[in-house]
Amino acid sequence: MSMFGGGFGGPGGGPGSGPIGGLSAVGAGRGTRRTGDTLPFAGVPDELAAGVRRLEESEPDHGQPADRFGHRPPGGPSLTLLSLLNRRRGVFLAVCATILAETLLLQAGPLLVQVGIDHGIVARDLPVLLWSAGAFTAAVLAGWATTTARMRQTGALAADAMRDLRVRVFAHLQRLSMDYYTNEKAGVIMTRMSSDVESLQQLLQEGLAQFAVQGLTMVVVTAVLFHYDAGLAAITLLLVVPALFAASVWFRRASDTGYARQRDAIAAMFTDLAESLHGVRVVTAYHREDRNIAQHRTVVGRYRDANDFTGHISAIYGPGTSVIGLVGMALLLLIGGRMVLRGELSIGELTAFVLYLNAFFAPVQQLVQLYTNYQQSRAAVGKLRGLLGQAPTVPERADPVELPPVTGGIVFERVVFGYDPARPVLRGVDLRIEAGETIACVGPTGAGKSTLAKLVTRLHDPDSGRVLIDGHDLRDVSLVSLRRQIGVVPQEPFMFAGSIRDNVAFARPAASEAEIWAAIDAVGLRDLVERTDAGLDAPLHERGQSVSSGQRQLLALARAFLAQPRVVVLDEATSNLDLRSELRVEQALDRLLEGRTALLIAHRLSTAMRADRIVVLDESGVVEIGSHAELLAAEGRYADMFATWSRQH
Ligand SMILES: Nc1ncnc2c1ncn2[C@@H]1O[C@H](COP(=O)(O)OP(=O)(O)OP(=O)(O)O)[C@@H](O)[C@H]1O
Repeated sequence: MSMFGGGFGGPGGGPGSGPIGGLSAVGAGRGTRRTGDTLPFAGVPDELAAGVRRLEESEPDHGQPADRFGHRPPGGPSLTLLSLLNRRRGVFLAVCATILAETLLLQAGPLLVQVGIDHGIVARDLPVLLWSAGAFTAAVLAGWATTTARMRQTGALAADAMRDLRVRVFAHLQRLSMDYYTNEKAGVIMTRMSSDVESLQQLLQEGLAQFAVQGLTMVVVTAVLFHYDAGLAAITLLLVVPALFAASVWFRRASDTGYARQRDAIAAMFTDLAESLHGVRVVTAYHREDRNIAQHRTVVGRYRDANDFTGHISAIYGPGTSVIGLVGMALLLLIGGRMVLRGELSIGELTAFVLYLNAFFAPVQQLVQLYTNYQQSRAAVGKLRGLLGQAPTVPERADPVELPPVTGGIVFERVVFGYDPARPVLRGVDLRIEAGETIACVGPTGAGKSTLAKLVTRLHDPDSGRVLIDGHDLRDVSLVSLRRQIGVVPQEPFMFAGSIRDNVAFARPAASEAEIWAAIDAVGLRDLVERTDAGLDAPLHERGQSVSSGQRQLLALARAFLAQPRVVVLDEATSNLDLRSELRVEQALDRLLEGRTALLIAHRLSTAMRADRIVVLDESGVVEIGSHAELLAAEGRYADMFATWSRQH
């Protein structure tokens, strides 16, 4: 329970900025810029301690993060409904006991009515009547108290289980490799985390407990009916149970179909929504609004049809079972009434029979509805289990080598790779990048340049051949020790909703104020940061939309600069920058690459020219390699590209 630890994206201090960092960041937000020379934290003064304690106590308890994130999926039982409950066995057993008490208390009513009528009213015994009325009231109140206690227990149980499940799924999503995200739609993943998890939450919170209460009620009611009069009980059950059973079987089948349709429709709706949100700029630019709305109307229409269908079958089933129950009650009145007239049954017992019959029906209706929830949850658990069971395609070895600080020599050894192994993009690439060397990779679009960069950070593994860093096969080293030493500037830099500080210090949250400013200065963005009152705490909106694409590139460079990596992999943006920004990026690059090994995927030959060596890649692999001067002298592919480029500039 930490009250100050401002997480990423928060309005105040950066991640890990600690107590005072968080507090002074709030101050900075009001205009008092931080200097980096803050006083050492001397603890909370005594006179403020009580207030701090009170504040901390009022913080919601979200549990401690279980353990550190690991790239290897943790072992343990696979996800089942039972495994979700089993982790809190104590609470689970307490809930079971409460459910038993709740059911007995709820079903005490008709029994007490019978006692009141037969032994109080008919026998004209006022104390018994008062006693049974009092006991009825006490049973109702006690029933209310146990139901409240049980609901609180199951609520907390479900909330805890769902929090753990959500975190577990989220951690696994972070563990999965890039191909998962290429193949799976974001909308479908959202559905897993929203409606699938919610149906489970519903089941754990109320569903299972209701299932138990209703099931138990049916058992108790049947036992009491047989206790009163076995013959009448048998007739009553024979009259209503077969009809009820047939109706329930029909409803179950129909609702299985209905809810499967509903689930698919929800996933389709999320997928369409996510795509439209991500592509909102393109949609607006190409006037696709009308067609998009039409498409969304179709998708939402399917969801509506599915809802309509489930509503329709519920409308038949719900009132239908009530009719069966009420007809059963009328028959019971007739048969039981005749028994009363013949003196075989007391009037109180007949009343209890009628009341219990009612109590028998409500559970059946509930159980069928709950069965639907149970089916949904089982499907959700199956899907979530499938997701959690997906192994990363770029796995970490069981005993990975901790990569020591590298000098940065990178070797591609007969590397073959294709996103679809049947259609290789890289067909036997051999390349040696010396430590401290800057290599630029140029070639036609789609040749596999970015793919080469992705292999260095081990976003994918080669289908055959090896990628080595300082002689270590990337497959042997721990992913953390590898990625910590590689700075990546992707083609389309991603900024998170949060402050400039958070975004620049992304790879090194503990970086000091002075270090962040040094990185900002290295890319020449001081004027951008100083333009706002909030300084480093100025917000960048989602995906960095509030800054220009050139500024995003510079911020991404600052982020890499601050990470102080040994190796830099830079996938140059294809978008054209204005001359001033281009110059800034080039100057920033010079500083970033100083003394580091670098692989530049160059889209501008002006960038390529600055490299120590240039690699020309095409569909057949590496076709030329050498310095700018050497390749010009060779008069090959690079010389042709350069001649074309020079004519345009
Ligand atoms: N995630 C992916 N799944 C499937 N195929 C992909 C994926 N990413 C890239 N490709 C394909 O692999 C090939 C190489 O892509 P890559 O991005 O490496 O090209 P590039 O040389 O960097 O191109 P550009 O200069 O346009 O950036 C292309 O044909 C592309 O269609």
